[in-house]
Amino acid sequence: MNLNLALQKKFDGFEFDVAFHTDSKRLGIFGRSGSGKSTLVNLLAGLVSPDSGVLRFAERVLFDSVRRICVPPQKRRIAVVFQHSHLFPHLNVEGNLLYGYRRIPAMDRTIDPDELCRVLDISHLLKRSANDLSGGERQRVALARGVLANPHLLLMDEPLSGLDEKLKYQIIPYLKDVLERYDIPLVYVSHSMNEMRMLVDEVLVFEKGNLVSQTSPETLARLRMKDCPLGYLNFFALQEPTPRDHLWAYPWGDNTLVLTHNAADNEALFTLASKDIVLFRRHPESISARNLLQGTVSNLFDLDQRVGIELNCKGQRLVATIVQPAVEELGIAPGTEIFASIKADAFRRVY
Ligand SMILES: Nc1ncnc2c1ncn2[C@@H]1O[C@H](COP(=O)(O)OP(=O)(O)OP(=O)(O)O)[C@@H](O)[C@H]1O
Repeated sequence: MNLNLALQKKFDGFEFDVAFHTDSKRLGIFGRSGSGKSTLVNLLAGLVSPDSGVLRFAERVLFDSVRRICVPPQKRRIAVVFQHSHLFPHLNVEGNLLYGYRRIPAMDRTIDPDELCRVLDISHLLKRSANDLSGGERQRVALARGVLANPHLLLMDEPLSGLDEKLKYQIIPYLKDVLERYDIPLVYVSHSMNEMRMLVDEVLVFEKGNLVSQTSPETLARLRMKDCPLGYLNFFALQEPTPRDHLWAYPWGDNTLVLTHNAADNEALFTLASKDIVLFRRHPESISARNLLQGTVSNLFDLDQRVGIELNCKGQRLVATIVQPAVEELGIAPGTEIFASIKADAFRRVY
């Protein structure tokens, strides 16, 4: 997205001082409460004025304290979707969508509202009052409203955190479709590691108003495995299952995974906790688990009392966690051939 930022802003008791450059199409902002994530969003959107610094997006200077440049929010072509989207309560969904759309210059109205509504699956809601929407529908309408303005950048500040798990993950595929179809770069603020891994290709980690790390979501997930009781979550995007002994077999690269879930409709995303994988040094004779994958250990990483074991299963990556004594007993080291057993019901469908 070619974003260059070096900005300072002081509030009473809080100092924001951040500098970075990114070319990522989808950038995540991660950090504890009060670390400055929303401040960054507000500075990017022009809703808060920096005390000093420079902000350049796609070669365009949006702010430069020395040159006294400060492009107002409405001229930045940056859309924001917040956690609590304020739709106009007196208008129906269509009225909400078209309110902003009609106010942008005709030459910028390049996104077809009907097509967008189909992508976001809100066409059937157009005549519905904005007050009669579920949380997930409301956020999809808010997203559509932002996208209809044909923004050069979409900012999303905790857009899913008010929703229950099911709704939350229902929205993610829609969001991904929209970003890809209309080629819109994204800055995405969230506390959720899973959302980061599903949505962004680079993450900035904030602490007390400062940038402390600029890394990939995968690296961040590994660093934070220690704090997570489930360990690391393996993600599997699977489709086209075939029935097998009352279960469902999915291709996973050159491997096959057998699951209890039938996701015949579309590509589905499943997670598997690293602690739910059992490792064997030799081929076990008979086991109840429906999956036995053969792999080679590519990496080991320390997690206090546990060890993360990264396996290469015919080109696919799988991370298991076991305790240190098991590593020694099994003689696990990089290059060790290993068998990983997984129960068919250990996979959880995300969407
Ligand atoms: N307009 C403001 N006036 C005074 N202080 C502010 C203002 N905006 C933010 N702050 C302070 O700046 C700090 C960072 O706030 P910010 O909202 O950016 O954090 P955050 O990382 O988004 O937190 P959360 O995850 O809880 O939303 C907080 O201490 C907040 O109280």
